[in-house]
Amino acid sequence: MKTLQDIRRDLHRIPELGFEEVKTQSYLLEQISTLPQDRLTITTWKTGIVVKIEGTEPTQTIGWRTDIDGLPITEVTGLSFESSHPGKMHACGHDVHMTVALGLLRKLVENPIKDHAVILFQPAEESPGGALPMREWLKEEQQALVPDKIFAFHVAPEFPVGTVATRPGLLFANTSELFIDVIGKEGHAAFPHQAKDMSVAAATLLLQLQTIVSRSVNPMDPAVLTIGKFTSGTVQNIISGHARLEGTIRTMDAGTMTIIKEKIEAFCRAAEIAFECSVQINYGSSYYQVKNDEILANEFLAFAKAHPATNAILCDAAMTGEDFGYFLQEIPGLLFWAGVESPYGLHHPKLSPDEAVIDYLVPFVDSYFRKISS
Ligand SMILES: CC(=O)N[C@@H](CCC[C@H](N)C(=O)O)C(=O)O
Repeated sequence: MKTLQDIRRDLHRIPELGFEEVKTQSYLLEQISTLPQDRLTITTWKTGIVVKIEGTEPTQTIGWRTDIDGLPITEVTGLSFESSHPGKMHACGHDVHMTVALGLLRKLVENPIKDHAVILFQPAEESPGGALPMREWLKEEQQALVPDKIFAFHVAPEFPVGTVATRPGLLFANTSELFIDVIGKEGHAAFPHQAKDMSVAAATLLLQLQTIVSRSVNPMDPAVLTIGKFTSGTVQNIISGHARLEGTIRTMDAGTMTIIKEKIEAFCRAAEIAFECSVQINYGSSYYQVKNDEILANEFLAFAKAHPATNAILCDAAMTGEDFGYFLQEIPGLLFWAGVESPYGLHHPKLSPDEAVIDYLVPFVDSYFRKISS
């Protein structure tokens, strides 16, 4: 049987984007097949997997969810096991998340708990979002696999291994992707009056969008609008006829998302008039906020405080998004951060989580499952 470190490294080599996790799914299935199968039910959904471990005296089903997708980032860690998929990287720690889930599965198979457990290997957390359709599929077609409580963690580069952090209630923001195409008229660089320059239109629009949070949102209400990508034109001496802005909107209050979208639309209509162009907005996918169950989160923090070699922190909410929020919308549970100390943050091409988190977290989660299993 492979070590968990080897598994993490194998998974790190094969990052795949949302709903394309074909190699990842077959690697996970292979690992799951090496375990004794008598208590297991294995079900696949798209590129995801759900494994049920039958409990010894069940009164409920306890769920653990891991995401399985990577990001469209070129890795520059220089690690011996770096990504073998050009332009793709596990830069959000999902390779570590999957390995901890497999480690927990091994523990639950070796020594079953009283309750049933389900481990959800969920595709497409980064985009376009696998949690909502997976939740709906479970409800409609796999009632026996729907957990009564559900838990997940996310790697946290800012904390050392042994730190776990969470909070009761709101933990992560509501999100919406944002894609804006600005379409004008290409032309010769020397004749700007005959063209409709979309570099200038989109640059102006980008700066105007950056006034929305500061001027239209209550300063006591956290919100973020980030444009992460700006593309325009074809070559240095041709006026660009097409520019594209790609970004994301984050709000703690769902109503604030509506205010921001209305202002985006107003600025886009204004750009159409001022720059004589057409502006098309596409909001891509949106995620529901991550709201932890108050009682479970307090109990979890008390459990963590008493756990050996653990620094339990009551942390602040963050403007991160996580489609795990869709599970928590209907099932009580929580998400927590687990330290993986790295000088580089999430989504950075040099992110290299400390693998020691795996050997720390697997027994930690296993003993938490035993504690909450009736
Ligand atoms: C934990 C984390 O980093 N999650 C992502 C989720 C992205 C959601 C969506 N693609 C968006 O960009 O709005 C994050 O960026 O927070």
